[in-house]
Amino acid sequence: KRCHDHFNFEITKSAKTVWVPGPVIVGAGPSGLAVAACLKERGVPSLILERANCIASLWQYKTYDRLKLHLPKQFCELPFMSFPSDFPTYPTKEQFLAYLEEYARCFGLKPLFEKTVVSAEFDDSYGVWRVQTKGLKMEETEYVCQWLIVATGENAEEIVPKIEGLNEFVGSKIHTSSYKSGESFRGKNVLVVGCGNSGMEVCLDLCNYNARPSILVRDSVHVLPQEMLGRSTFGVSMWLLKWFPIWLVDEFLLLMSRFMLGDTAQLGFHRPKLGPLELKSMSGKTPVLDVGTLAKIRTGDIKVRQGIKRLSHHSVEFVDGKVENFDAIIFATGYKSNVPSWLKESDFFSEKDGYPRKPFPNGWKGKYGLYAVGFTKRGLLGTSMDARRVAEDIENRWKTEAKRFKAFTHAPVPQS
Ligand SMILES: Cc1cc2nc3c(=O)[nH]c(=O)nc-3n(C[C@H](O)[C@H](O)[C@H](O)COP(=O)(O)OP(=O)(O)OC[C@H]3O[C@@H](n4cnc5c(N)ncnc54)[C@H](O)[C@@H]3O)c2cc1C
Ligand SMILES: NC(=O)C1=CN([C@@H]2O[C@H](COP(=O)(O)OP(=O)(O)OC[C@H]3O[C@@H](n4cnc5c(N)ncnc54)[C@H](OP(=O)(O)O)[C@@H]3O)[C@@H](O)[C@H]2O)C=CC1
Ligand SMILES: O=C(O)C(=O)Cc1c[nH]c2ccccc12
Repeated sequence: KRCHDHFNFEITKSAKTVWVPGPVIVGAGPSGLAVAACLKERGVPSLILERANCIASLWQYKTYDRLKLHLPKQFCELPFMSFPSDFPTYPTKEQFLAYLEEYARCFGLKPLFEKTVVSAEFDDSYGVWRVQTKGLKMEETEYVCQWLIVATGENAEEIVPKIEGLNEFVGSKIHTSSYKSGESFRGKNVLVVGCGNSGMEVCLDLCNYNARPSILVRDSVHVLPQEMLGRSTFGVSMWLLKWFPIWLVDEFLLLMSRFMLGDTAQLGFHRPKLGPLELKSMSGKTPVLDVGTLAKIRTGDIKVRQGIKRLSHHSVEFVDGKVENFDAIIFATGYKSNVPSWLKESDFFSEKDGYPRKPFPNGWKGKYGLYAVGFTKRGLLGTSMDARRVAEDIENRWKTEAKRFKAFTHAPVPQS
């Protein structure tokens, strides 16, 4: 019960160094919370370090108002706690946050907030990880531990592409992580760059506030209906995968999508050669689950554009030579991991993209007590799988260590 009582951690505390008996977890998003809860269930105390001032900062601060889970709630729950039965199939962002708050409360998880991990390195000579943090007033602390769990997520930093003339464009430029609603875009011409789930949904939201959005599609993309046959497309896919090979399930999804959405290529969304599930599994590229955007494209409320050549003062020149005026550009160009910026290790984590090098389902365990949770490109379902595996693995080592410690402390003191 007192696993998260901070006094317990500070066994030896010099001015700036804190010895942590259990694992240190970096990040208090769903992944950090899930692994801390799994560890706690196994009697292993842990310490969560979080750069923001709250849990699940991605969901609290970097998501738009109308956001709901895209997958049904049973595919998004964390270990040991279901969503309340009175929550809808697709909980709202507020409901998801309430669930996470309750999760943290129930397992007594008390992360240390406003602690940005700026460096973590394995110290060979002592066999420990040295984790350096900076606080709000740049105060530095070093946490020393045997196990380091990286849970900083796939969405740690925004990606904004370098486009010729970007600095010349005088209209507002934001990333979807700062977009809340279409309220401030009423009556404006807005270019949304990127057609993942964020870009597609932001366009729909802009329409609902009487803005005039155009969406930029630079490549191929799979758009699927959110539901088919009265069930979620994701649920149907998971069920079919129990019996059929992935290519056959993909064929079924494409057939159903064609029937329900028509030929998306005619609207400007050409489909990739690989099927939606095979592509997701091989590259991590998530299919767009349509929540009404295609209908607005069909009516002409949302325009589709193909590639930007350059930006200037008020306008955008597209690759086909056309020039249009825009009041604002919203970058729906996704996110990246920030692990290479602070973790001094490149065996397990790739320096190139900040993901574990080993593909799913083996990317959760590195060497010397290093672990990863939430880098599976499989959303919250992947998070839960990682969290359970990591906790099981650490419990075994924790018990062995505890026995050694007990034997050591109970050994008779040699008499001289
Ligand atoms: C708009 C949006 C909607 C989504 N919807 C779904 C969905 O419906 N279903 C689904 O399964 N997935 C969804 N996802 C995927 C998303 O990745 C997961 O929902 C979930 O947030 C992942 O949790 P996480 O803890 O791994 O990462 P995050 O939620 O990003 O949490 C990581 C935490 O680490 C902290 N952190 C980062 N760097 C440091 C550092 N150096 N030091 C200290 N702390 C640090 C961050 O502040 C953050 O709080 C969505 C993603 C987005 C962007
Ligand atoms: N309700 C929900 O559940 C929601 C879930 N999400 C999830 O959040 C995560 C992040 O989604 P999202 O923010 O959409 O990011 P994504 O990474 O999924 O999509 C980014 C998009 O931007 C495009 N892009 C990137 N760079 C450029 C460029 N220079 N020019 C033009 N286009 C570019 C990409 O195209 P390309 O493919 O060619 O690289 C892609 O279409 C995903 O996992 C998504 O599923 C997001 C919103 C809602
Ligand atoms: O939102 C994400 O990125 C996810 O990984 C969850 C998800 C949304 N749609 C999907 C389709 C196939 C596999 C996972 C997802």
